[in-house]
Amino acid sequence: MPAIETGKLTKYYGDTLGVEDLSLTVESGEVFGFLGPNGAGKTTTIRTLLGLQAPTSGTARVLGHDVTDERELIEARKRIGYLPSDPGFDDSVTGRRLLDYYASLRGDTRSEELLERFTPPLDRKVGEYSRGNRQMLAIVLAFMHDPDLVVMDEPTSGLDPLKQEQFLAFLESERERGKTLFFSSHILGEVQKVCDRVGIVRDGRLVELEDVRTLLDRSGKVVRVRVAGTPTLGAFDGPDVHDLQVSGTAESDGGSEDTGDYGDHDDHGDQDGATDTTAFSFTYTGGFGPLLRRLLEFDVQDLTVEDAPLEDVFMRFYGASGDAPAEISGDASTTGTPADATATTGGDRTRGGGAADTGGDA
Ligand SMILES: Nc1ncnc2c1ncn2[C@@H]1O[C@H](COP(=O)(O)OP(=O)(O)OP(=O)(O)O)[C@@H](O)[C@H]1O
Repeated sequence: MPAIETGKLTKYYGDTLGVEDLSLTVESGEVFGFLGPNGAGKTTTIRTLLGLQAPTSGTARVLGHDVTDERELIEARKRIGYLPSDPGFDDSVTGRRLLDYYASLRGDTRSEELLERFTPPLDRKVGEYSRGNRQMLAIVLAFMHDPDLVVMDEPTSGLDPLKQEQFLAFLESERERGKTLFFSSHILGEVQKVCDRVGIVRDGRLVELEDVRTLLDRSGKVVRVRVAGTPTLGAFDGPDVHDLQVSGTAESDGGSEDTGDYGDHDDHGDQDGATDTTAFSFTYTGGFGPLLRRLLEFDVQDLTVEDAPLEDVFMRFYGASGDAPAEISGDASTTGTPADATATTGGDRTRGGGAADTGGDA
């Protein structure tokens, strides 16, 4: 039985679209990341899934229970934890009072252990809490009854980087315990780290549903290579090469001098033992064989090949340049390669600047 199953789930607030025709299944034991820009419909989906607001149309079942059926919902909630984006606590009571209250409602099998990891000042009034302490208290409250499914709305917001890391490590350990975790996020690094699959919403619609590994494969590899000599850009250009850039020339000692049959070559090696080298970077979306054959044509001094940042994929879905969702969807589902999508981004974004561009990496 899936942990979460929605069918054409739609929620309008009057005339305002919250989310429309959202159909997705999250399997039991899965860690699912739910991503999208501001106002995309993430909170709407989460609140509807938890029965906190009624859908306009469509269906939603959580742990097998229909969320529009009050009695079923009561059953489901015993096994669900919820971490809201902005926990609306009664500010006049202490953290400990809240803890006791939640324990009386749903039970408490592990708050002690959780409080060793997450350390809100329990004896102070919640109204005096910092944002991070509020979030830590909310984490403890969401997990203390050891639910099978935990739904979290931007759970790391407000946490400092160290606590974010601890929280992500905690999610990993929860996954190992077989829990199902569904969380919304803007932070691509954390999604890449802990999620099995991601759904991306935009303008109230699901525009992508994919496992993280496939997304990374589709986004290609970033190749950074330094070769002896000064070949031109054309030396690396090709249909599977995107965002090709010369990222610098330098002199190095004792490189091979025998590199002179390609590109513009300006070899000082014979005179002073140093050889000009040129560094190129590009995103590569073809097979490894052709790449290796191409590289063998050069005297390679240094080489790194790594996954392209997820940021690049997400920028396409987030549509910073106003791409139409349908077009994006078509790219993704019909070609299964990043080639055409990367081509649409052109060469105007510098590799390595992606994380800073999106503010995405924690
Ligand atoms: N209670 C509400 N009344 C009216 N419109 C709402 C309400 N809640 C959300 N919306 C609208 O629904 C759309 C989706 O909002 P939602 O809060 O679900 O987005 P989100 O993806 O969670 O955004 P963020 O990342 O900023 O939290 C937005 O246009 C928002 O203005």
